[in-house]
Amino acid sequence: MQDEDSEADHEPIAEAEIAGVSPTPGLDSEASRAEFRELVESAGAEIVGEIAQRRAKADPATLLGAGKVEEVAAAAASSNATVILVDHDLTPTQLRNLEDALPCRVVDRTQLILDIFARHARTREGQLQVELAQLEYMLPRLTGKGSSMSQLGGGIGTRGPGETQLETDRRRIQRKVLHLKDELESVRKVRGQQRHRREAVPVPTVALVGYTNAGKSTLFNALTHAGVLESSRMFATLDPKLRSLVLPSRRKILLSDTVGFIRNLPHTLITSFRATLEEVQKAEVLLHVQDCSSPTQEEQKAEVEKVLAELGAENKPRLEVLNKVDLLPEEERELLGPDAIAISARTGAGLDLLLRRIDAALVADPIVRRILEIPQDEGAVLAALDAGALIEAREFQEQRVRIEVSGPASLLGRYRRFWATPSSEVDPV
Ligand SMILES: Nc1nc2c(ncn2[C@@H]2O[C@H](COP(=O)(O)OP(=O)(O)OP(=O)(O)O)[C@@H](O)[C@H]2O)c(=O)[nH]1
Ligand SMILES: [Mg+2]
Repeated sequence: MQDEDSEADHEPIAEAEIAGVSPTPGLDSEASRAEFRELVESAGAEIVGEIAQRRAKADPATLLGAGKVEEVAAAAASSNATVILVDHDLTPTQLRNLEDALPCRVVDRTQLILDIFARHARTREGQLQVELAQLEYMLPRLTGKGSSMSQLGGGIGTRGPGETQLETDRRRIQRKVLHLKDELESVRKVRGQQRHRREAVPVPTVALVGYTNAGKSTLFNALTHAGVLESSRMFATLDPKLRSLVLPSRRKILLSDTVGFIRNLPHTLITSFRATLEEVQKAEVLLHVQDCSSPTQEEQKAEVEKVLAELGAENKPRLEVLNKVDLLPEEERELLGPDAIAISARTGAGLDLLLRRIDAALVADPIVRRILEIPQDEGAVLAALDAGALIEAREFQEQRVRIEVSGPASLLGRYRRFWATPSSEVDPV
């Protein structure tokens, strides 16, 4: 476990109010509200009250019904709430109308998620992406009240600028958007070059995907000893992390830890998290990490599958990894069946099986062992083999290095010209 308070540099929001509306179909309202509470807490807010509404149809002007808006206004006033969080997306008009009718700032689901993302982005690219998504989200929603781009807690209750000021703001933001896009482009160019260098050495990548909080980072750390942030807060991970890892067959792979998914993930964010998506799209195998102790495991699974389909990654080889089995009672654990990859990233249970299953999922490129004789001046070849295979013995001769290597057939095949043994003697591992 990592330090959960490492975000302490951000001001917590003193008081907040939730107005929940009709639950997502397929998810019961209690589960849906529990998840929203987690999101709110992940944003650092304290909940002082909750109001739910079930309506056949959303009011186009205010989302909530008129009576409900009054009820929220009264509750917010009596509890001194500083912000009202709505578990739904609001159109620009709805946001404006609600802010007019309510005594404090109103924040919808997308904006809340954007705020959490803003707190957690660590790389330059991640920060630029979130800022861009925030500005683009905000632009059509600029109103007088507290619509600063600052954090959730900023500008609360402050009366905003007048119309002229708004126009100036709008233009300023548009310029900023262009500027951010430029900057992102150059950051991405650098990352593209890095990726290119990485791809010159064919090490297969395996990407962790899954719902937020499923335990991807905990598993990543357990497998690679990387020490990335694990946290009970949602969306603790935003920027993709890559680490190499050696499987039981001695094949080296790169494991990537990425952003978690959530139902109704704002679309602006799906497209803006390009670095993450690229990891998923380029991966050879996906590990779908699921929290099997969660009462909403099935819904979460369906949501992840939906996002994978949107990324065009639904047909990639995928291992279903059932995490947090330590939280399941024995009899439920048995129900998972003998073929399930049931693990606990926390206790380490099942990780050996998982590694073997990853190995087996990479059959397209089996591991073989060979002897190669490489001229000493072919440093690049030696480096490529060192990075992508295991050099088990190394013997320096006059002008050459004689090495015994076990590695993916594709990699060794590229250096056929240095093979010291005829191919019929290939010794599969
Ligand atoms: N009991 C138990 N808890 C776990 C296990 N794996 C992860 N957790 C806990 O679940 C919470 C979320 O873990 P993370 O690894 O940060 O989850 P994540 O999937 O990376 O989440 P995001 O980065 O937010 O998408 C943390 O509090 C972990 O300690 C497990 O096997 N058993
Ligand atoms: Mg994580």
